[in-house]
Amino acid sequence: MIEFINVEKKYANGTVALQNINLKIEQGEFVAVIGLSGAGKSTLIRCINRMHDITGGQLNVDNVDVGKLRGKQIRRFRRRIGMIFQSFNLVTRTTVLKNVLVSFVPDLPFWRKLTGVYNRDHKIKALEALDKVGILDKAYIRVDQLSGGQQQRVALARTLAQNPDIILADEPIASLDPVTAKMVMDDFKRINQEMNISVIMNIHHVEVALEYADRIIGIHKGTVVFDGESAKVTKEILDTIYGGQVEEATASLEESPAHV
Ligand SMILES: Nc1ncnc2c1ncn2[C@@H]1O[C@H](COP(=O)(O)OP(=O)(O)OP(=O)(O)O)[C@@H](O)[C@H]1O
Repeated sequence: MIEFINVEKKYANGTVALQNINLKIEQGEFVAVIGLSGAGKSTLIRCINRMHDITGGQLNVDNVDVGKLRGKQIRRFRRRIGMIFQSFNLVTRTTVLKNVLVSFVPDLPFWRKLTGVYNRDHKIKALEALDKVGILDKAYIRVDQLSGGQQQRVALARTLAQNPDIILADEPIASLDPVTAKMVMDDFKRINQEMNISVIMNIHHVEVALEYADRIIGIHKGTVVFDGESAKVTKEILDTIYGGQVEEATASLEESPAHV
């Protein structure tokens, strides 16, 4: 379980990005975090794996006080939390399989890291992860020959190979066209349901969030203004989350750039 207790995040320049955040997210939930640009969505997600340090309150993940972790403990803790970015973060000039194998690097002895020699077990696990997101046939193809949607699936496979309990996704479909975005969202949903991996996703596409997530957390100016089932989100609630600019938020659905 992820638990925010009165969490505050103030950046070094004085910006208070989050305040009075109190949330409990159970294992296996699919949560979408929505809100205007600058509301604090990325900050909220990135505090969970300590990409950002909180400046007040307490954040627990499975009863571990994340703020108290140091050095090696942080690295070990992060192994359980996958992270997916809008920009895929892949090494594009090498194969899909090698990109997934990278997820095993922290487990390898030093000489193996240097030589990049992975054992049979690692390869099987990597291929299984590619199979789970439907791109096993692309294993030996260079990443720069894949479409945006396929690249995001490679990123997802790399995260899965890490065997995470939680996947944090920061705008994972922002650079994909609507059809490809749907395929990637279907992957997230399947992974969430079949593997009971918690998914916490920061997303600009309101309708996609409502369709796929079980729970919506609405952030406005650094505070939670809605937290509840997707099915209970009304136009009035969206108005509160988006400060009356909900049409602009939903209009962005039609504006997704074609990428594939
Ligand atoms: N490294 C930083 N230093 C200072 N201020 C920051 C930093 N990162 C974010 N902020 C500020 O914190 C607030 C929340 O930013 P955040 O990126 O979490 O919002 P967001 O809801 O994810 O926005 P977007 O949808 O545009 O990505 C904003 O006012 C932003 O300018």
